[in-house]
Amino acid sequence: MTSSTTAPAPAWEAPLAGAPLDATVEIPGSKSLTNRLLVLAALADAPGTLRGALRSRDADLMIGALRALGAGIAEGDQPSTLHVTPGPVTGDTDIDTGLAGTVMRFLPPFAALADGPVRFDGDAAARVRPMLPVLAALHALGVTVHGPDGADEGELPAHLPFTVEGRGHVAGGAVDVDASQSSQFVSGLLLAAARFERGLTLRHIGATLPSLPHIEMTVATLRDVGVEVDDSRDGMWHVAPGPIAARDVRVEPDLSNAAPFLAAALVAGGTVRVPGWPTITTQPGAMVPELLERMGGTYTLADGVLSVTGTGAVHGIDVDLHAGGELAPTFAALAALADSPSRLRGIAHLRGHETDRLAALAREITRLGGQAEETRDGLVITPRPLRGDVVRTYEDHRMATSAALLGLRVPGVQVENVATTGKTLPGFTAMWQRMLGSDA
Ligand SMILES: O=C(O)C1=C[C@@H](OP(=O)(O)O)[C@@H](O)[C@H](O)C1
Ligand SMILES: C=C(OP(=O)(O)O)C(=O)O
Repeated sequence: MTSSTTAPAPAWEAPLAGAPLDATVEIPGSKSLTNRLLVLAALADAPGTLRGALRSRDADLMIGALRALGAGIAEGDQPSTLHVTPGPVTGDTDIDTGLAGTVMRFLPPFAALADGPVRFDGDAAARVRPMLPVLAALHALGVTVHGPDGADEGELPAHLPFTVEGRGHVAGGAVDVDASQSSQFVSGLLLAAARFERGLTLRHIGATLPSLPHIEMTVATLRDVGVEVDDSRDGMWHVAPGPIAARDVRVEPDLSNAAPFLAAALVAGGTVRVPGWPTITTQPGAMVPELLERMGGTYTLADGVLSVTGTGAVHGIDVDLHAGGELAPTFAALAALADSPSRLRGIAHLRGHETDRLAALAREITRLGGQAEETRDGLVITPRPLRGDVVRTYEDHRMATSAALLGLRVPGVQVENVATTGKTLPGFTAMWQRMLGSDA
């Protein structure tokens, strides 16, 4: 830990939209795909390459962690090209997870394959994110996991920091996991499971399961590298043991990061285009065009370019976002600018995201004069005239991008710590200004 007397950077003044938009926005690679493909490349049986990979805090934390665990990762002719050389999984190392759910949840099962202890820690805000289900699953599979002192035998850590005692091999077998707080518990276990001696049969035992597309993404990326996965029964997955093939693969753009830009077309009017939009994808951002259409926009997909057009009119929506909870901050901002009330449902698990997003969204929309109330599993947002103020972002990249969306229409919105967008989208403010036709 370092102490610093540096003054915080001044809040970023979110630009107002002066005119209808006419912009094409190139969106960098998907965080979720980049970090899965890096993990699988590091476990593969030969060197492989990612092209169009995301370079952001979360991706770079994954790169650093995989290097610490023995993989060679080198940049190619550009930073988004990454050559990955797998190696024996090495322990006696420290992993900085930052605030990245994909790092803190995907790597403990990987670390169980290491030849020594792997110590995990992250940001202060990461130390409250739920971890127990994935650690309990490892424990049930015979892996030793303990808190930082190693003292509390018998009591598994529920949060960072913790240590996974790698023994070089994991027997595997069957395990029950309550993934109602995060799909990442399932994905992390499945990603490493082909390297377990008996593979893995994982059964979800919770009442709800968020982010199913992200689990389907895990299954699809595993099958793409030759791993046999049976997902024919709801809430159950079987990964057969076997080799992981090396690939040369292009990463799709991050459709969830495209969401605030596309939503801007509804708020400001005009058209925003995103090239490289996949026709088939497991990314939950695939639902963005239809949701924007329900809120008053129109869209077309031609030659891989998604175009969203709006008039400035935004209608309220009643939507269950459990499959794509990471989209909620964008839709909450749209809802606050709409001409009728909205209800966002199915997203109780957002309380364990970068921050308690339900509380944060309700608080910040209210700060601007809006009306937003938390429900058991979401938000009810009733549009009111908004006024400018400093919007707090709570280390949450998507709080920052949703505040930018509000600022397109509300004069005087200032975004505290906008640099937090670097978690998945460094350069966000410049991209946003360019979308508005200004380089400032
Ligand atoms: O596996 C992934 O890449 C992700 C899964 C989701 O997590 P939760 O299931 O915890 O919402 C999503 O919100 C997160 O941004 C990325
Ligand atoms: C929930 C998110 O991130 P993480 O991968 O850290 O869980 C997100 O990006 O919206």
